[in-house]
Amino acid sequence: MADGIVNMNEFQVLARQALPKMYYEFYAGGAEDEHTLKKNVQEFQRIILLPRVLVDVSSIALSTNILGYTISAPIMIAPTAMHKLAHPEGELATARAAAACNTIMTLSFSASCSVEEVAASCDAVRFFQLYVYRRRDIAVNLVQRAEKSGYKAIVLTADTPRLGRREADIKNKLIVPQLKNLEGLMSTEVVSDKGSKLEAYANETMDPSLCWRDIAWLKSITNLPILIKGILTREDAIKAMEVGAAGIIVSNHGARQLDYTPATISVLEEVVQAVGRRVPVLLDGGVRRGTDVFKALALGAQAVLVGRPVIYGLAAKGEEGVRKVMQMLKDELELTMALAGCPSVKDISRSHVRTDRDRLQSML
Ligand SMILES: Cc1cc2nc3c(=O)[nH]c(=O)nc-3n(C[C@H](O)[C@H](O)[C@H](O)COP(=O)(O)O)c2cc1C
Ligand SMILES: CCCCCCC(=O)C(=O)O
Repeated sequence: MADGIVNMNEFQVLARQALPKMYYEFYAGGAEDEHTLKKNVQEFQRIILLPRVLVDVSSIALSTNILGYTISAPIMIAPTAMHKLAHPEGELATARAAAACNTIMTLSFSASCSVEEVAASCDAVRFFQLYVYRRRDIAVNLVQRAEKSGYKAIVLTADTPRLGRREADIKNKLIVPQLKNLEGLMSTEVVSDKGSKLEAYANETMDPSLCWRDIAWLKSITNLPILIKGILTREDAIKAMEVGAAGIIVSNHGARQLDYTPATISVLEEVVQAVGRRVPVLLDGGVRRGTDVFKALALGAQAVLVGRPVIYGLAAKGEEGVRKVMQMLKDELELTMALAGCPSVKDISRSHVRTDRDRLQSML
């Protein structure tokens, strides 16, 4: 690569150099001991690939279809808050990169650009991620604005009745700029000078009573399909289908909420089996390599989403950095598929990977 960057991890180093400590640690950090943060990456590394040889791989097809939208590869952009802390162009740069890469961008509720600004800036397929506040009128307002602005799905984040305890943010007294989507609806200014202002703000506003029954309410205010993000168990996957979710995102919020939850890749198969192909299952958390994408697909995910890699690309080089991060993951996936004997994403199967559970079962 022209600028000498050869993998995603090198973007993290550049991001660290580019950003003030408070912002870098907000983006990179996880909850409490950061046990799950490490596990999200390490559990991918424990999965072994089982390639097939003498397969015609002269042409590799990466494209796939998510909820009826064809994208160039099964790698989407996860919702992450406040991109203007990483780069002055914020989510507008990210959205342009998503369009250039022909992938789906999920815009965060807590973005630093509004749903309308992002919609006007590019023609990428966009999903809108929703937090539900005690003030339900805010959800109604945002969902309706997203629908009107051409977003194609609502991603309801279900793992945040309160904010996880992120100790770096507490020490740094993390600030909260005015969240653009809430301008004119609610001030996001926090007066307290103790600890993380984001934590204080989130805990004042999030509705901790949100529960499965409320999905009926959410469906009553939108015609868009609803994906539920933050599922980690078979039980919750079944409940999500019972309430009519159009898709499930296996996620532990990038290990920023409850520490000691499982690495997402380690529970993916359980969720996929419970869902039984009725709705798409997506995964995020710790995806840093094309081989990780391949492993997630082999265990039944229809696509993955990436959070921090996009922010690191954005912080390092703006729109170009996000494009490069996405392109590197695609190139790595393409090479992995060629070397594993899979000419298309449909050819990636369970028999192309060996997990710890497989090893244990083979010993019984
Ligand atoms: C800095 C940061 C901000 C995030 N903001 C949001 C958010 O606003 N809404 C949300 O649902 N998830 C949010 N997430 C979680 C991501 O959507 C995603 O689950 C996670 O980043 C995936 O893990 P990865 O960063 O290892 O790829 C955030 C994650 C990070 C790192
Ligand atoms: C709506 C205020 C809370 C934003 C939390 C952003 C987030 O999900 C994360 O930092 O993680």
